[in-house]
Amino acid sequence: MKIISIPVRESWEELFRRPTPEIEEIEDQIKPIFRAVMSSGDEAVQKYTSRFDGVLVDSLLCSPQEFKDAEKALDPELKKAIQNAMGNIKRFHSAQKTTRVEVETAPGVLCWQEKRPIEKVGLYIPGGTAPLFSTILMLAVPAQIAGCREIIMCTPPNKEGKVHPAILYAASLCGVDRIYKVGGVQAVAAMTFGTETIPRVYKIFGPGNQYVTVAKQLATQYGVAIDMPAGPSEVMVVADDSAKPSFVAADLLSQAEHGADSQVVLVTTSQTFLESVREEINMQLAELPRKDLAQKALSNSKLILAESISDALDMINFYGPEHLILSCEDAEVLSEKVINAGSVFLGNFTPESAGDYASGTNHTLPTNGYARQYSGVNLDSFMKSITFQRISEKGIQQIGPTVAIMAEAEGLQAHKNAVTLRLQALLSK
Ligand SMILES: NC(=O)c1ccc[n+]([C@@H]2O[C@H](COP(=O)([O-])OP(=O)(O)OC[C@H]3O[C@@H](n4cnc5c(N)ncnc54)[C@H](O)[C@@H]3O)[C@@H](O)[C@H]2O)c1
Ligand SMILES: N[C@H](CO)Cc1c[nH]c[nH+]1
Ligand SMILES: [Zn+2]
Repeated sequence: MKIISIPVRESWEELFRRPTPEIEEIEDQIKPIFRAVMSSGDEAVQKYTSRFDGVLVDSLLCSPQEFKDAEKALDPELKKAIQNAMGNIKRFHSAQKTTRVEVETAPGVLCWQEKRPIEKVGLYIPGGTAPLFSTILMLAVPAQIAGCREIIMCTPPNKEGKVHPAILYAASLCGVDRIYKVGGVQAVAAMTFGTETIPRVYKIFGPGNQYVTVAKQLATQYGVAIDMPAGPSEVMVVADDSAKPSFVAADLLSQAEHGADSQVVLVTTSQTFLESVREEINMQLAELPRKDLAQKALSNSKLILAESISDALDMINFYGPEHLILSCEDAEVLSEKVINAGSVFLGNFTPESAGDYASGTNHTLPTNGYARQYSGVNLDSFMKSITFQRISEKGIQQIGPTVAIMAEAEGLQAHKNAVTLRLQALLSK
């Protein structure tokens, strides 16, 4: 991990560059997959599954028997943990329901807004390097609360052409029974165009590696909406001497172990603390089963000594981390000034892992600086707002002249007529 001491602002652009390749580079690799799935459907899906996942599956759709087997195979303790996590996620996302907004903007002019679920949604569950069954809870729970009518799921098959039992169990717990054994770009393309087996959806959700993330962005060119670019995981920790080096090192490693293209950053105002975290990282890293992946991620990562906490805050808002941990005095005060971050964790006993699994917040979050303009997944991600209005006779007399004058000024006579004809009708009553 590189140590950077008091970096000057002119160097921040370079300092906080993510390790992801240029989007055009990946697009060139994935466009042929999109074209093939668009024209050859399931056949292309199978071909790319064989190429990238090294397996041919008998049936793309998981069978009821596979769900039953998973239910039997899964450790009861894990089942209980999944249920507990689901309860908290349900509680937090149910509380996000908003009531209808209704305003009489002028006498007789009533406007209101109501939400409706997106009817068909596709959930992507990553499975390349680990079967992320926790992501099912993060996506299927709010989709169910929102009332989405058709919820399908895609996830890469393992080397035996199977889906991990915890994925099947979590899905059935959330009421999702259509899981397709397909991952990566081919899964995103299949949900974009539809194939003989996999239905086309209106919006695709879920995190994934850089191929999945760019594929989702490409899907938007074909009329499909996406939640946001949720690519390789990141965490920024801002800590002072009140933090515990071993906790901070574990938090940094927790996101580094996701994959070689993850990025983790520590910003601290204390040189001694920085050194202690570095030592802890080396100690804890040696014990990790995924140390190779974590080590690669650490080579993209930084330990930064900041001149002041105010500089650290500027770094947060410049970088826009997916996850931000504030392990410092006055974390609450600092958090109020955070503008760009996906999800914020305050205090020494709030590990980011808690949000990944079970505290209740959503772990599907914007990466690569997209926290500047996107929110993480929440209940609203599965809904659309529709506005309504009813204008009374009194109301049209109130706003009619305003509309007529503006329409005339835009040179749109028919717009003006739609109002003036009604005003005349009222006058001749
Ligand atoms: N931002 C978030 O909210 C969030 C949440 C969870 C996980 N993540 C991230 O999700 C990612 C999961 O990645 P993963 O790889 O384990 O699983 P994945 O399911 O995203 O990707 C695996 C698929 O990638 C495809 N693939 C592999 N090499 C390819 C190539 N050269 N060309 C085209 N396609 C290729 C394969 O089809 C494979 O099925 C990690 O980077 C993790 O950090 C992000
Ligand atoms: N940290 C990931 C989001 O970037 C989510 C996750 C799933 N499992 C463990 N972690
Ligand atoms: Zn994680």
